[in-house]
Amino acid sequence: MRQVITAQQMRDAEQRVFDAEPDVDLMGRAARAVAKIAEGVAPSGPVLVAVGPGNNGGDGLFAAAHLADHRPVTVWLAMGKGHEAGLAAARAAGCHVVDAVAAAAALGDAALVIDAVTGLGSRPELPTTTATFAEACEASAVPVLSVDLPSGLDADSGQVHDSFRAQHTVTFAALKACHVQEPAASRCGQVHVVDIGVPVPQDEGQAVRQADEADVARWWPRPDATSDKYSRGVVMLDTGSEHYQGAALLTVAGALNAGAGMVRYTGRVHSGLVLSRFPSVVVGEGRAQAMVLGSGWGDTDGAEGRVANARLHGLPAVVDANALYALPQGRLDGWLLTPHAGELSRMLGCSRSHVQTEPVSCAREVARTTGAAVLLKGATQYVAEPSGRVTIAVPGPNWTAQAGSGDVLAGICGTLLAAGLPAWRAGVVGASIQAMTAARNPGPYPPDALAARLPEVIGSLLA
Ligand SMILES: NC(=O)C1=CN([C@@H]2O[C@H](COP(=O)(O)OP(=O)(O)OC[C@H]3O[C@@H](n4cnc5c(N)ncnc54)[C@H](OP(=O)(O)O)[C@@H]3O)[C@@H](O)[C@H]2O)[C@@H](O)CC1
Ligand SMILES: Nc1ncnc2c1ncn2[C@@H]1O[C@H](COP(=O)(O)OP(=O)(O)O)[C@@H](O)[C@H]1O
Ligand SMILES: [K+]
Repeated sequence: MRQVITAQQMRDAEQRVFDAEPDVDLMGRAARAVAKIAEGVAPSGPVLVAVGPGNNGGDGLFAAAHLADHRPVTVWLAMGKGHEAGLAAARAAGCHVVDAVAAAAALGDAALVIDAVTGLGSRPELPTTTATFAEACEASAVPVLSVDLPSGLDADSGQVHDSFRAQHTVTFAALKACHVQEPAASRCGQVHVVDIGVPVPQDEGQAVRQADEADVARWWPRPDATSDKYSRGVVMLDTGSEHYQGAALLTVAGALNAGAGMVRYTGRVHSGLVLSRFPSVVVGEGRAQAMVLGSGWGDTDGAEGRVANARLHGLPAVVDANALYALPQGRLDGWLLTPHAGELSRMLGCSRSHVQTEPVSCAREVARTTGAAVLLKGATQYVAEPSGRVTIAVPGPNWTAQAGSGDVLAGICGTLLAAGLPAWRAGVVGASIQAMTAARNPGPYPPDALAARLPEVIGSLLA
């Protein structure tokens, strides 16, 4: 699990270090890390460093000084000025300081661009010369290494503005939102988090973290010698409708391929259809540990009653699609809601674009008011708990953006709930395993084909 902190948390943490040790050279440590990673990305050839007026530029200038020790380094002061001591060090080391026209020309020969224009202090709308240079870098084949974040992005947001597109980003102490939240995350390339001796703040209640594959392996429920089909977890699916029969099959595919002890089907799709594809399914209600509701219901009647029925069973439920609009009164402790941005915006009565701009606070709001965990689906998948803690799932390729992926995911999460995982963890692990399966099977696999690949991915993960 990796912590995601805000620019303000980083500045506060840095201040605490300075308070305790006024002479500490954090910029020196940051610059050495940048230079080291630059050597790894492009071991030889000229380096072009675009430098801004603040401390991000300072990191870039001291890194330039290190690199100029043994290779040609050109420095462009993108906003006409740069960190004083850093600029002196760069000049003393032999860096060639140039204007915008010469910088654009130097791009043609560069083995690497270091983007040190803006970092934590970055605000949207780069000056035109810098935006034009960033575009030229993107159009060229020259790799870009961004210091802290691709200049032009906002550290605390996943939104994209005019900015550099990096192949590598070096950041300090901990990840920031722009490194993990799409669409900004895609502009960061590979993110290297470097320890520069600034302890990361631990803010458990309101923390944002990102899960990794090791977390998924640790949390995945494994059967043992004492297991039977009931103890592994029975999941009851009320999914699909006459209009959306496939949703029944897709939720069953997700649940079975994630390793349910038993899948019961209680939805309105003809049982013969389900059994012809999945003969191990048991039709009708019975003993179960979790339910899945809503996938493929469409706007069929009786949604409130069907969700209330789950409440009567006293079972935790995965609530998807139209069932999200039929939630019963009262706290839904132990339940997992799985909206995409459009569904979450309808639940909140706000616009979809608001959810896309503020995904973390929107997911938190619904978790707080319902008592359920909320898995907000999309290119980045957020799981918010009623406490305010948010965990981002392991990311995957965008091929899973297709009809039916959400149905498979609801089934996977149902199996995990039935196996006894707390709702938030079922959401994180379910979303992560689907992304990991897509990553290990690149290409446009339809959701049922990807669901069929879950067992081999789970098997290799736990081997
Ligand atoms: N804090 C730490 O722990 C550590 C921090 N370190 C480093 O310091 C960096 C933060 O430095 P920072 O605070 O000086 O801000 P920085 O990102 O250089 O930008 C500020 C300048 O850019 C300007 N500017 C911004 N956007 C603009 C735009 N769109 N268009 C035009 N101008 C724009 C802005 O102008 P203003 O908004 O004031 O008008 C201001 O002049 C951090 O990312 C890391 O690299 C490490 O050395 C060690 C540990
Ligand atoms: N840009 C994206 N990249 C990767 N996966 C995505 C992206 N957008 C959506 N998804 C995935 O697609 C699914 C969307 O769910 P949903 O819209 O409910 O689908 P459906 O209802 O058709 O099954 C989720 O599983 C989510 O993980
Ligand atoms: K930068």
